[in-house]
Amino acid sequence: MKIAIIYHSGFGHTKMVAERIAEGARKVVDDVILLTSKMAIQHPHLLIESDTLVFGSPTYFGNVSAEFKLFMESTGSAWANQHWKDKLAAGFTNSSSINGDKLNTLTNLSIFAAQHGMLWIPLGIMPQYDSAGKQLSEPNGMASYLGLMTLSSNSHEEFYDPADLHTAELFGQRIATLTQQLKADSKSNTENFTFLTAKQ
Ligand SMILES: Cc1cc2nc3c(=O)[nH]c(=O)nc-3n(C[C@H](O)[C@H](O)[C@H](O)COP(=O)(O)O)c2cc1C
Repeated sequence: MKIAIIYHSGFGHTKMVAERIAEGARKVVDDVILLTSKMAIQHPHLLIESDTLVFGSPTYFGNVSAEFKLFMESTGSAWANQHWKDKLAAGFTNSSSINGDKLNTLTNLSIFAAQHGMLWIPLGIMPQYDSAGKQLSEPNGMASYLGLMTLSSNSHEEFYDPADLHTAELFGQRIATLTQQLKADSKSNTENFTFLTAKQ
């Protein structure tokens, strides 16, 4: 079972998020690899070998960064051959404005996964509220649903709310748990099919 996290990070923040997602995923699955988008272009077989691909880009001008887009557009052959079909996919983005049009980046990542025939894992972590109805900062303080959003400083290597990194870890754990479940289900489906065909 293998999970690949592919990211670009101009100033290091998205990389920190990628590392925390990996930390969470490794609680469930041993083989979790981190690849910059440049490395992913150079080693496409690592993506074909993986069961789950997690895509991460900073939000630059309301979209994925140019460097991440370069990776996306390098995957024409994987798309034409449907190499990633029915793999699991998930996405995350970091930026320095509370909103900053992060949703558009996640939307683009999910469309990218859909064009590859992949199955998209949404964040799946409910935002929490205190007894007065005020939203708490953890988990999912950004109240995102399609994927993980984090909020970092623009210039310093820090997050306005370090709890975002805990949410990243939870997301990694969820992605790995679902990867494990899907693999177990496909194994038992294959076994059932073999049993049925053997009986005929
Ligand atoms: C070219 C450029 C465009 C940016 N556009 C946005 C934006 O649309 N929304 C936003 O919230 N932040 C924007 N930012 C700020 C970045 O999201 C922020 O610097 C973030 O920390 C980048 O993550 P990274 O350290 O992984 O590169 C932009 C930064 C750059 C360099």
